[in-house]
Amino acid sequence: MSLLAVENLVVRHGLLQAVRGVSFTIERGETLALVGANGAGKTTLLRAIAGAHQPTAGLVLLDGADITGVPSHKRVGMGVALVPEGRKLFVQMTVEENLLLGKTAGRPGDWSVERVLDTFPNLKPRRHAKTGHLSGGEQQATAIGRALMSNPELLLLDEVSLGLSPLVVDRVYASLQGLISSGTTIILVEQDLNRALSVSDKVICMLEGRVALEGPSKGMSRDEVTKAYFGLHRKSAGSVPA
Ligand SMILES: Nc1ncnc2c1ncn2[C@@H]1O[C@H](COP(=O)(O)OP(=O)(O)OP(=O)(O)O)[C@@H](O)[C@H]1O
Repeated sequence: MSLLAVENLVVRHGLLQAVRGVSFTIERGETLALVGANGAGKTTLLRAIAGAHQPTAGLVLLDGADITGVPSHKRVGMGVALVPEGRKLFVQMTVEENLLLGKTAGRPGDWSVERVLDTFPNLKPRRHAKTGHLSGGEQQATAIGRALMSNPELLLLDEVSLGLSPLVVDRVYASLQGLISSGTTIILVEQDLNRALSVSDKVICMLEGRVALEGPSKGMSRDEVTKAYFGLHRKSAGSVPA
């Protein structure tokens, strides 16, 4: 059985349908990359899976159980953790305090402050620093670490590289690679197509709230995804601009 199944999900912001009948599944241990232009609905979809935004129609199934109406804090306890866009840390609290907060609603498991610091060694000397004083990369590591402290089965990462230098992004992804190898199931929103394709098993390209392209990342060409990104994949090859 799939760890997560999303069926015909519709999510609105008022009158605007940001997610328009999206369906997909993800198996245990898989990494799924969600790509698409600004406003395609990636963040809204991720938030609906995390329970932070209630869909107007459709289903979210975790391990076969319908969790569509379950509030976000209860989903954390069921193993679904979101690292939101913009990190949303408590800036007056230290790295350690932010990490410990991640434990409060989570599941019992192996993640501890020490293990997070081992996973993100750049945080070690910053353990007692207020997160408001950290660099972007250290803040991102703290945000991911806080989600890991809930011992998630499914980790949802929204644009973890946003605002970070290429070098720091490499570092964050090197740490994520460890999580991926250890079998954590991950859905990540990533703007960098090359990175999205190289880190994931499966890729979904969204366009105006719908799935424009879905398939295994291996063998998927950057060109194919780029066309879906701009809505050119359904047109003839002759209509694609150079
Ligand atoms: N809080 C909100 N209120 C009203 N409309 C919103 C809100 N958040 C997002 N939207 C709209 O919903 C649509 C989908 O936005 P969403 O943020 O999910 O897209 P995205 O693919 O994640 O884009 P980005 O890469 O810019 O974050 C957009 O048209 C956006 O303007």
